[in-house]
Amino acid sequence: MAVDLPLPGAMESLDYAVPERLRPQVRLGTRVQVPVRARAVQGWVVAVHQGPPTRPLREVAVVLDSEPLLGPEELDLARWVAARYLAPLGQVLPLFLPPGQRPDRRRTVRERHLRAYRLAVSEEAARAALAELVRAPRQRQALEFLLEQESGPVPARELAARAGDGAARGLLERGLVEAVPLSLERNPYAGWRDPTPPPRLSPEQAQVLQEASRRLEGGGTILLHGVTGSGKTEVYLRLIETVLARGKQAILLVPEISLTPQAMRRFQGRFPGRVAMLHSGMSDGERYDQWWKVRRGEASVVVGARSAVFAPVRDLGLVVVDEEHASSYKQEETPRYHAREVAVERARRQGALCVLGSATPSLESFLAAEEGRLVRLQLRHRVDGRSLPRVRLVDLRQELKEGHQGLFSRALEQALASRLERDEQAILLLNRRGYQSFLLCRECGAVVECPHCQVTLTYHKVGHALRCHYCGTEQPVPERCPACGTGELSGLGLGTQQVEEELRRLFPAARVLRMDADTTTRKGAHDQILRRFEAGEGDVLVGTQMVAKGLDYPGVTLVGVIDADTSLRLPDFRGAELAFQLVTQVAGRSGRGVLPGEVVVQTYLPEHYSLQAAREHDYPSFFRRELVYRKRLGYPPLSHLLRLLVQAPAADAAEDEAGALARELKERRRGGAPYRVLGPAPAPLGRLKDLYRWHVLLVGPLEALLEAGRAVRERRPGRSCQVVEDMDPVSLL
Ligand SMILES: Nc1ncnc2c1ncn2[C@@H]1O[C@H](COP(=O)(O)OP(=O)(O)OP(=O)(O)O)[C@@H](O)[C@H]1O
Ligand SMILES: [Zn+2]
Ligand SMILES: [Zn+2]
Repeated sequence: MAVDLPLPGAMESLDYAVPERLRPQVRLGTRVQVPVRARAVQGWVVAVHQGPPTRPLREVAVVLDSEPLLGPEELDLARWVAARYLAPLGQVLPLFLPPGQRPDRRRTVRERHLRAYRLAVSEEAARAALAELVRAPRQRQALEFLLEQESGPVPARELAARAGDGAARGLLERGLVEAVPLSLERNPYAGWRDPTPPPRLSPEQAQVLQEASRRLEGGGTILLHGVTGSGKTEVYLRLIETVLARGKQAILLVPEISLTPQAMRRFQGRFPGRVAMLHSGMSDGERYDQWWKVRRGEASVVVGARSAVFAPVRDLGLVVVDEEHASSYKQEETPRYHAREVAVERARRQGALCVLGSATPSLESFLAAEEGRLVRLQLRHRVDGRSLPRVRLVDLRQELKEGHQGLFSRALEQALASRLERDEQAILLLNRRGYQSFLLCRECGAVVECPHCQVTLTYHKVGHALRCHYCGTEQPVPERCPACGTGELSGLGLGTQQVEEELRRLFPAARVLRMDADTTTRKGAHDQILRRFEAGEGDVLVGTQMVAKGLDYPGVTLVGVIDADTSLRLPDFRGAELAFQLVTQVAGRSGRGVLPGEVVVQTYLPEHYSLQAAREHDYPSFFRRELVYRKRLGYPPLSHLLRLLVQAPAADAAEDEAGALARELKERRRGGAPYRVLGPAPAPLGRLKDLYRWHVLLVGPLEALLEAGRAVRERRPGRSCQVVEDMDPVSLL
């Protein structure tokens, strides 16, 4: 039995005896209440053994479900997730349940029901009965109305409004109608349709579709590598159609931020009434209704963010992971699963096809394709013969040298001016990750790096020092840039607000829309800004990473990247990958209509291979360069990485604990375990929510890391310390 409480020793399942009277009700997947020490706790039945217990056991107190919500397949996948991500099973199981049913809470969400009536007899019998109702005109009226409603039950309220309160009761007594509960679906997108008919496939799309369809029977994994605007989504939609035609169901995962109103209209329009949506922008009640719609088999397509990979689909034929490289597929709290990996595993177990789609595949997926572990299909061209936008890298060092210190380079300013003149739209992206935490040479653009880890050193105001957040190396801030020997080092930091102000100063007539964490706090604000932009109510959209993905606005002919190198300076070995993805994806928003697009990328590092490759739209060359670097340091995707994050309310407690942990792990390594230990080091976010954070990183093969992780779990951490295990983290902050 799995119990969802972080009790020491309760990480795995606990055993209980089943009293005689509960025996028929205790089944796999039902929830029960059991005593744990002095408390009553909820848990799931994950295994049932026959025969008398071999040792004295406490008894199950109450069985909470009449029907198990989890089947054996779900339990098996949950076990896999728990093992792969070092999470307690009790915290994995809730992922498979509708929201509001977490075991530690009472059922907080309920289905909403209306009382409703429908015919209890055949249509013919009902018509015949009409004749008998001459003396009961109200009842006759009500019955006629019900006969008109071929689609089913009518809410009692509506019937009463038409035929008076007593009519339904009369019909009920005659046995002509029956009362049914009508579940009210809370679906915020119910009325949304995109009426545009499906386009004719391009020859490339048709070929990819054919290849993929052929694999629907046998299952397996496909990487669909298609440039931006190549019509990947259309391929997914056609594949889903095929799956539905065969009586099976499909799941389509999209990153949270690309669940735009535009995308949702497109899906609802293609499969009217058959789509269930699941994402975090919906209320618990809305998600609850959508979950049950899937579970009852009323929806055969699930579109959702990360957690939709666990949707209660019975006969899975296809799982699509769109923008499979997106880091939002990784959950950043326990259980720290990666939805792309779960999708591949779930499809494998259910014999379904899994399609991973992206213009900028993760190194993990691309390597798997290179090694033949999955099938790669390609879309090399944009639809309708449109060309990829021309990308220009503007060297900000040169701009500075020539006396231009503004936010916008001359090239960007001119490009903006010409768009405004021609009434075309522009998007400006400001990447704020890693904001102001590094020091940059204003002359050569270099950033100070750790000599051991090849990651950017982070600047700490306190102590005016530079620190490596992987290995812990610390050094004073140099007087001059160590790379060129002359440049001054300074922190660089900007906000979207400043970009907006600068735009207004340079182009007072321009209509500017801004989208960032500040302007999108209200529910629906994100959609609203995009809709206004789509409707042409803005000339320039200024935003953070939020504007980089998935948007499809034909009016946009210019994309400007204010600071392409922010990711390159992150204290993260994935920095170059992030920079390549960001520039390629945001560039992909330009020139999607009939007018050709242009992209201006401002950078201090124009010679960096990730930016060079993005300019040439050349993923393979980026991949080859990046892999060499990953190989040299043994980083993923060539190995795995386990992060052990130690948190404690006192700084020295966290540091000491991380030290002890690293020592033990190094000791194990001497005993033959094949991994490297990096650290201990303070985490880049050294203090969060009043907790001090240190981490130790292990790099090596998956099995060895899992074994080390399990050993860490057995270990009793120091007083008031907590150790969080994160397998293959996407962020090391
Ligand atoms: N065969 C086609 N003929 C004409 N238009 C098409 C065709 N297929 C797709 N489109 C349209 O082209 C646009 C881009 O398609 P889509 O959004 O599927 O591209 P994508 O590959 O997912 O792009 P991205 O990776 O940039 O999000 C959409 O507006 C879509 O409706
Ligand atoms: Zn320099
Ligand atoms: Zn280091």
